[in-house]
Amino acid sequence: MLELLDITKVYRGSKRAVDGLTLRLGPGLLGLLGPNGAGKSSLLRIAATVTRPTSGQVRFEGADAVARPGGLRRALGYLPQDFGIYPNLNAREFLGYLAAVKGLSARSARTRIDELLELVNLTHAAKRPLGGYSGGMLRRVGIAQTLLADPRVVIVDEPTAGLDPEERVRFRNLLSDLAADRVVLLSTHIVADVESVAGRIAVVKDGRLRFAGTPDELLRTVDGHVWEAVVPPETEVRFLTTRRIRVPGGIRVRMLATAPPLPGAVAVAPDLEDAYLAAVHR
Ligand SMILES: Nc1ncnc2c1ncn2[C@@H]1O[C@H](COP(=O)(O)OP(=O)(O)OP(=O)(O)O)[C@@H](O)[C@H]1O
Repeated sequence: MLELLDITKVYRGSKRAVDGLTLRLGPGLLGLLGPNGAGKSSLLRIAATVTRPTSGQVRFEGADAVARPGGLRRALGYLPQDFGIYPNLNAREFLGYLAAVKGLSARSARTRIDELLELVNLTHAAKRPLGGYSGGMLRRVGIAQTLLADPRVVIVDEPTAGLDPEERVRFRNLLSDLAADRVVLLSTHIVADVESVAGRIAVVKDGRLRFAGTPDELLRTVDGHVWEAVVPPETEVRFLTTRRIRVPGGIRVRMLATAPPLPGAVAVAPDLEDAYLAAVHR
């Protein structure tokens, strides 16, 4: 439905932010995971038709969305990382303004805005100016605006930044519901954000795709390669360490290695964090 084909983005005077990346998205949630600077935001801006790729194609329902972005834009709800607001407007006014820009009639906008404020748990604060909102509340306004026109494609860039743990869970559930019959593309550097909700995961680093597949397939890439051992605190571990926990008698380190990395190391079941770190550092 939405295809990103061999996308490259080179900013003026800089390296390749995105380097020959291909992703095909159908209904469901694709979690785009990568460290800071991996090129996630650049790719999402291209998918949202805000930036043109240096080369490569964006196709939506078979049509060229770089040359003719209208079809994709009408179907799209996009939450950029640097989502801006008008501090003097309250949530209802702000969403009303955006709904008018999107061409919604005043009456359907009113109903939709009520539903969305409820959905993102802001009904109680709807009449307060946005300038007085917390970061998490603003994020929720951002999420509400992506859903104004009932989009078929939802693209959200690090949407859980600034949300507290309860809001994160709520938001994960919301996206998971939306993904039942929509294309949802979510970028994050937090594995837990996509762990239970993504049908597919793509890992990017230095603008390149390191992995694409289901969470189970990602897990299987490190099957039998995760080890734990308790070592004295000053021990230098030369293997990729995915966790260090202080325990009585030293530090329990969790390591990635194809064979037992230290005497006494025991093989443990991998989790998605191990598999993600392996994909990034491979
Ligand atoms: N407008 C721009 N002009 C020049 N370089 C840019 C621009 N936007 C991004 N970059 C560079 O491109 C690379 C990828 O950045 P991008 O923001 O796409 O990564 P990211 O994975 O979203 O990282 P983060 O999570 O930190 O936002 C970085 O080296 C960044 O400095």
